[in-house]
Amino acid sequence: MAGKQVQVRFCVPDLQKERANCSFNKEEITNIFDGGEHNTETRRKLQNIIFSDPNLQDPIPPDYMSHEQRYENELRKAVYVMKKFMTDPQLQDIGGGPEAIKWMYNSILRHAIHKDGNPLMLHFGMFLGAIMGQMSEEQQAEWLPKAMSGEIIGTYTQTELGHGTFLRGLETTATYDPVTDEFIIHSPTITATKWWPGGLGKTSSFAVVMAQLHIRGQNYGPHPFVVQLREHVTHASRPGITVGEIGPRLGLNSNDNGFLRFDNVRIPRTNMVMKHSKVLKDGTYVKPKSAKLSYGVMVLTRVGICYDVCWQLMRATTIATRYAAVRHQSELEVGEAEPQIIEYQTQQYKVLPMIASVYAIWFAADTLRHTYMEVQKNINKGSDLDLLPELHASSCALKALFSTDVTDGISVMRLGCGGHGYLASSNLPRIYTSTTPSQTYEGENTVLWLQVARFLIKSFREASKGGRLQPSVAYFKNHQTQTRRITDLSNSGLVSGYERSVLSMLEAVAKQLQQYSEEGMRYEHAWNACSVRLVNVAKVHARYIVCDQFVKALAKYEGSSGVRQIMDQLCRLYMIYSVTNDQGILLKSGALTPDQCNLLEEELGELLAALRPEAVNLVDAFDLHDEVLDSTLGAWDGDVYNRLYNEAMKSPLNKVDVPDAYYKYLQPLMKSNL
Ligand SMILES: CCCCCCCC/C=C\CCCCCCCCCCCCCC(=O)SCCNC(=O)CCNC(=O)[C@H](O)C(C)(C)COP(=O)(O)OP(=O)(O)OC[C@H]1O[C@@H](n2cnc3c(N)ncnc32)[C@H](O)[C@@H]1OP(=O)(O)O
Ligand SMILES: Cc1cc2nc3c(=O)[nH]c(=O)nc-3n(C[C@H](O)[C@H](O)[C@H](O)COP(=O)(O)OP(=O)(O)OC[C@H]3O[C@@H](n4cnc5c(N)ncnc54)[C@H](O)[C@@H]3O)c2cc1C
Repeated sequence: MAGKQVQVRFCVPDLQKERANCSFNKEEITNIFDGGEHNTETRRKLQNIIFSDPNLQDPIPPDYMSHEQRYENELRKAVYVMKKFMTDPQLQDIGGGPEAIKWMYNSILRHAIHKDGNPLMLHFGMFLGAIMGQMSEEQQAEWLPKAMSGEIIGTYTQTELGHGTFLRGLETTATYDPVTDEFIIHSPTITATKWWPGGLGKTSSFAVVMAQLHIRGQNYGPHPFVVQLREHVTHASRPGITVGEIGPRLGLNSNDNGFLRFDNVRIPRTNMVMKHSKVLKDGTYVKPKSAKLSYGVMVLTRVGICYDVCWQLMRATTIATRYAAVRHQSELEVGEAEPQIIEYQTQQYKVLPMIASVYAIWFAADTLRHTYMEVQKNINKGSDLDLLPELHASSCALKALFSTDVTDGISVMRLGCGGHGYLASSNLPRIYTSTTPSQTYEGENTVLWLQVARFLIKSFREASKGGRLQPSVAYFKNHQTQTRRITDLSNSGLVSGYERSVLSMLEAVAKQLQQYSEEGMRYEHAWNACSVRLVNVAKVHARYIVCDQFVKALAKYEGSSGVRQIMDQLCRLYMIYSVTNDQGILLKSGALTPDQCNLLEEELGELLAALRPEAVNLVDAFDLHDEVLDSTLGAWDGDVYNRLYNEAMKSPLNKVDVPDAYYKYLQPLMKSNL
């Protein structure tokens, strides 16, 4: 390789062996997840700059910091990165590239620098998202430069003590006063207290506040308003504002999630966020094209969460797979050397389907992102909003499916690392606690499934009338007259099996809804009485979308045959893993027979064996820097035992041989027993 320096990196012999024979071009896969070769190069340059900067190191492991120290340490790094990004010429040159770079940059910061939450996360995610997506052009001109420069820091405050899911039940009011041309923002009850928003407790000086819009005694429903919470320079909370932090959580404890109350706080009328709805000076309300457009920031964040959890799964699978290749335990044959635990089929069944899931999630998230962008383009052009229900249903479905799959997957990865997976230094506990809240925030998953079901039932009825169908349910048309049984077990056959099962489930639940209605039950109660079945069908439809898009993404893939082949195997594994997990459903709907299920289970075993030698190379291809993994078990070199030992040495309890607590408590007890 003339002119190119090949860097030789140390890794343990087990990993050397795994890496010696790779059947595909790893770099090509890395490029898929970065969105192209150029992006990979840029990400690596960014990583080199960020990870070699001493200002971004933690003075001690955050696990040994107090609550206040963690917050301060994270805020210090977040502000440093923000300034560095704006001023460092090196970063200016690299940054601002294609979208994918911003995504990767997000992931570097979110996963490597801000290990347990970032007080500026909501500023960059939802506050800026609200400015860019929900404000008129004049408003953007006023607010965007201030927010981008850090002159103001904001968050998104919607959830209240009393209501998170049911937005129409929010109690905070924004009452228009035409005399002063102002809104009065007020929390009338304790349950109206805003509760949860990230960065609200101590960091944000402004917030987008969702409040019920009242004009001349009429309630126009929840709308967003920008409210100043803290004074410039002193940062003291402003008159009429009570704000603070809500206390320790399961995870993400460096982010100051907060509470907020308003006592008749006046803001200018022009602080209403007015891209879609407006209030004129005389109090006239100008309706938006759709009342749901004010929920747009949530939709955007749901798309973001699909990618976010995918990165979390990449991290967890990398850690568990490398560990499975260096860990030796038990015997396959009596008296033989202990094998790598990845030789056990059950261990392969833990890691390989999760590696395949990373691809499945990525391709489906990408399609969702494109739908989002198309809808956004239409909104900006002022054209129709035909695709809005599709976007809402798909973003709810995929956010709910992926946040659940990934949370469960991370848990399996932790179990796959045995006891060491329970250690903080494996990083699996923190990856888990950073991921599991995604099942709750941005729409609690059960509630989102019910939104998907609502869309499915409507579409099912539309299909039976021969009406127009949105793209994700276009398949409803095909199956009105088809039998349920599939005859071929190819990928497209299995996708069709899912389609048929969804339709069979919908048919049954629609019948039950109808029957309850005929018996005199009100529709809402009939809906509630069928809601377990409704959630189930929504889940199967979501799985159908993901399988279908995995197959379609591969059909379009134009890379090398080696990568194509490995991705085909991963796609097949994902399909069979999904179908065998859902076999009760597919059998019940008549899409599959028991014999077909047996054939698929046999093929599953063969696929695990075929993919086993590629496992380490597959996770290497995610190209996650050791700083991003932050794990004793998952580092590139596989030097697990030295790393575990060295991390244990950092425990403050190990600073002295005998701790003070011994003299205070144990010694008196032990002496008295002498
Ligand atoms: C350019 C590239 C784009 C890429 C995108 C990337 C963006 C990156 C952005 C951010 C980066 C983030 C990176 C990820 C980081 C992850 C960390 C995140 C940090 C944590 C953030 C957490 C923040 C929060 O939690 S904020 C609070 C969120 N709260 C909720 O989600 C509340 C959930 N509740 C609801 O959504 C609703 O209340 C509801 C939908 C459950 C019910 O609403 P409703 O009562 O008003 O409605 P109905 O049930 O009566 O239905 C009426 C009708 O409306 C339709 N509908 C409802 N919602 C929508 C919608 N959003 N859009 C369109 N249509 C909607 C519904 O389907 C019904 O329709 P019908 O036709 O059937 O009548
Ligand atoms: C880490 C974290 C960060 C957050 N950040 C923010 C933020 O920045 N800004 C913000 O505004 N909010 C934020 N939230 C709040 C979050 O959006 C809400 O917690 C979430 O929307 C769920 O609402 P809830 O807590 O009221 O749950 P609830 O709605 O009370 O849910 C409780 C249970 O009731 C069930 N339930 C509720 N309604 C229905 C229904 N219609 N049908 C069937 N079952 C139902 C749910 O399924 C669930 O099992 C955050 C939350 C967390 C955990």
